Amino acid sequence: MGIDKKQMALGAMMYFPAGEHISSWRHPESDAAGLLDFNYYKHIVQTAERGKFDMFFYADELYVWDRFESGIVQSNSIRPEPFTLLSALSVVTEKIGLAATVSTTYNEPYHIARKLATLDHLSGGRSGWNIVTSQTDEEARNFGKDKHLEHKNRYGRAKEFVDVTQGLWDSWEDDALLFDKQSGSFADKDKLHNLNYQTSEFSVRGPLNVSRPPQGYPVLIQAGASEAGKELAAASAEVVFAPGSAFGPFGTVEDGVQLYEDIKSRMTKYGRSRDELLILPGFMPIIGRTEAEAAERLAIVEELTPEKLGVDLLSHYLGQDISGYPLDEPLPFVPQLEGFNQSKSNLARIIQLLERENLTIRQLYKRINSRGVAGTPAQIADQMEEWFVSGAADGFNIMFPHLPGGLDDFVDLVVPELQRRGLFKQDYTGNSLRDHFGLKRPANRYSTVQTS
Ligand SMILES: Cc1cc2nc3c(=O)[nH]c(=O)nc-3n(C[C@H](O)[C@H](O)[C@H](O)COP(=O)(O)O)c2cc1C
Repeated sequence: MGIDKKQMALGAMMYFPAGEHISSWRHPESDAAGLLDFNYYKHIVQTAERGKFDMFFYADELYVWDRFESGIVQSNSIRPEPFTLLSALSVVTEKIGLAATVSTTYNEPYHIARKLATLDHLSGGRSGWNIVTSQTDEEARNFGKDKHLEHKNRYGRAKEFVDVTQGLWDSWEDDALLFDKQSGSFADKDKLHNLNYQTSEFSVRGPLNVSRPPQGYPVLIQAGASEAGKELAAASAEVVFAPGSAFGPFGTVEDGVQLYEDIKSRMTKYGRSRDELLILPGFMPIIGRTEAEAAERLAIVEELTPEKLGVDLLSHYLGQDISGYPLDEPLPFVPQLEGFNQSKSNLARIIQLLERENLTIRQLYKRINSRGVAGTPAQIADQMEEWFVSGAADGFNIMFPHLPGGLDDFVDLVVPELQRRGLFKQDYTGNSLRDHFGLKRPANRYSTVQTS
């Protein structure tokens, strides 16, 4: 059930429940009061399925953003718990993949292996896991720590976390369960395995008390573009959310090709081939039926964020309060990646932007906040096509300036245009998320040993 390589993969992303933009909830068409109403999410995921999206992706963070003092509590302060939400959504959908972010820093592998395996069973093989290491000290303080784990340590833990989880998913060989009422044999004991994982980071005996997920392993996703993040992606991930349009209308195609090649070329040393990993840059289209309407819609989105919040957002990404500096002058310091312990990918993008353009603080926060690409459906499709055929993307993780309307527009206006060009499928051809992405089902490590 391979994907047609001429067709792109598409994920529908919900970073904040109201949309990608920090102020999405203020958009005239957003349903801000719906954020804790199941029907809100049901409408969104069913719309994505109507548009034949391969996957609905729900991001997650483990804190309320209150470090800076704009005094404005944003809608990102409210986010339902991912497993509960995706399990409920699996009941009202049939085909679309259901993926969420789960932190490897503030969880234990046994819990997560079990929850993801359960979601994979309940959804008929449609689950995916965005492996993140989390980003801030605020998160650490919700889990008995004062400071966020050091960058290299959290990626070391992430790698081991994935190894342990995969080991637990292999606990039961695929044909281990017998359900033989006659003989009283529930399972073949020889096909049930303890993991006995023991390092200074984790001590996990196993086996897992959920049988092997229908997909073998849920689809593994990674989104950090730091050096350590790229290594983790090359070693373990099957989908990478590349920070395509983070901080600037989509970056350049050359940036995209460079990152694509960088990540794929690292795979060889882990014994993996390039087609075992899909790279999906983030892309936030702001769609109008005409160019004028698209420009108007972009202006609405740009106006949603008050100045103080915009500056706070920049402080957040820089990891320090810059509210005291004059807005119409450049930053009085050069941000440094060395020793920075939040998201290195985000900071690297800011540094790159400042090297290319001499932006004032005001211009910089506006650029960070307004990363949508405005256009007609044909113009949006043109950009996606260019990235896709240039080798910068295997597809896209589509972000929406506001929900649910931004998704409705994409499904009604852009999807038909992509289909007309033969760039996107007319319908699902398989049932699991692996089928949709053309990814192989991994063999169970124990079965492989026995059959080889
Ligand atoms: C499309 C996309 C989605 C992301 N989703 C999340 C998320 O849900 N939760 C999170 O903590 N970080 C998320 N991130 C951030 C990264 O996964 C990563 O944790 C962060 O960039 C820090 O890692 P780094 O220092 O390796 O860049 C996302 C990044 C991208 C580009």
